[in-house]
Amino acid sequence: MMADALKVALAGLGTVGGGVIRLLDENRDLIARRAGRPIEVVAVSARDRSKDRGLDLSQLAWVDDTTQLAHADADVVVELVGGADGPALALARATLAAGKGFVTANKAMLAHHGLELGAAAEQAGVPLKFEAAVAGGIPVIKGLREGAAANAIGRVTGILNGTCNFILSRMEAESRDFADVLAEAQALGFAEADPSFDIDGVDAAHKLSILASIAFGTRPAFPNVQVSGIRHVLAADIAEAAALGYRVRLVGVAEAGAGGLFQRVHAHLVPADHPLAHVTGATNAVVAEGNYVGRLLFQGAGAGAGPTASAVVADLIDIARGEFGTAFAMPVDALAAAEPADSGERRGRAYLRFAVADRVGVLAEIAAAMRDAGVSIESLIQRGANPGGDVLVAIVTHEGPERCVASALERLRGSQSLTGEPLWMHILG
Ligand SMILES: NC(=O)c1ccc[n+]([C@@H]2O[C@H](COP(=O)([O-])OP(=O)(O)OC[C@H]3O[C@@H](n4cnc5c(N)ncnc54)[C@H](O)[C@@H]3O)[C@@H](O)[C@H]2O)c1
Ligand SMILES: N[C@@H](CCO)C(=O)O
Ligand code: NA
Repeated sequence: MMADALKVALAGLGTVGGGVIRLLDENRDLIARRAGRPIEVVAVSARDRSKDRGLDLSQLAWVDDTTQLAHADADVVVELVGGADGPALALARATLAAGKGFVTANKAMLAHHGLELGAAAEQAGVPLKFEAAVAGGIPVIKGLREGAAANAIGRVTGILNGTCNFILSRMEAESRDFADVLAEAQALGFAEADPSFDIDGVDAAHKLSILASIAFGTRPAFPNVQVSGIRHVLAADIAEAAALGYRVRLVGVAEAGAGGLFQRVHAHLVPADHPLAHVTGATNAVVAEGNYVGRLLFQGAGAGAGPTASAVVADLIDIARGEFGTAFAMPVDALAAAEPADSGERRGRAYLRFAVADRVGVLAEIAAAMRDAGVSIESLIQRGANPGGDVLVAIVTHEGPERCVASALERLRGSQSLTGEPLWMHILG
């Protein structure tokens, strides 16, 4: 005879919440067999009760005050509302305090409050699970936390934001500029409630800080992630990168070293033969380098109703089976406090793009700034006047310390020759 159902209270009935209800309904029998017992949503909460979502909620208890879901007659609460604080955090705290398990896709909340919530879950002896929060449907938390648990991880790199990757791929395929493609990406339901979180790299940084904690056994340290996004990438940059044998991708990099933990989200030039170069559309991918397993590549849908629901329900199945451990792959007390590594001493190659006035001496001025800062130029391309009347100069540097590139850009700050902010993209090594 099958055991009693795992009873679930669900907050948020948007893209992901609706997907969870549909998945649990469609795959009900298979899930019950795999989990050893049925998984049933018994209560829900969202902002607007009367909204038609195409879901049959008639058998479910409706709770107006989302925080009160913590006290519904359920074993586990699933939070799919979003937001680092507000009702999501209040619900997380109330649920764990009530001694119930908590499943969430909310990377913003975990990046800011994951340690507190992890400690609360441990104290209560209940699960806190968040596979959907990082790289959507890809089982990368499970992969690193369980499959790669024996390894010291040296570096994790990943495409962690579907919206940005969709935009960059479209810009690449259709030679369109950023602003043209943005609205299309937003219409697909991947974008965060505040889309600047996607475009400016914040969402990817939330995810990277969670991933780094799992990979390196360190406390999540979102404030230590260096973050920039894709707002200033032009179709022309993508074309120059392609001519040089690279694709432009928003990449998160976390690396453990003697100087501490380095974490960055930044638009990178990725060599065309690197696995991340082949990731297009809203797909995500993570490359992790373990000292025994070698290079692991996780790839799949990083966003969207179906894939994200798949990850949420996988967490519920683990809970139904009684298979759950600590939230961050080790007890919160065992997580180390990683100092942020100084990026100035990191060595690498850079792509620098300048919009300049079309007049005598401009190239010499840029070259002099590079020379004086100790930056060695590998190649330089100048393209004729664009429709705005200025000229684009793209430079690829030889490998060198990042502080030299920063110093070169500082020397050019305020120059009358530049008609816009320079763009600096790192070249993934
Ligand atoms: N959409 C994706 O592809 C995706 C992928 C991974 C993770 N996530 C995360 O999943 C969560 C939900 O995302 P989504 O895309 O489904 O969002 P959504 O905007 O489609 O849905 C949010 C739901 O929460 C409800 N809600 C909003 N504010 C509320 C409040 N103050 N009180 C009660 N209910 C409230 C809304 O009514 C809605 O039902 C977010 O944390 C998001 O970052 C989304
Ligand atoms: N806004 C996120 C959703 C998935 O976390 C993205 O575009 O990747
Ligand atoms: Na995932």
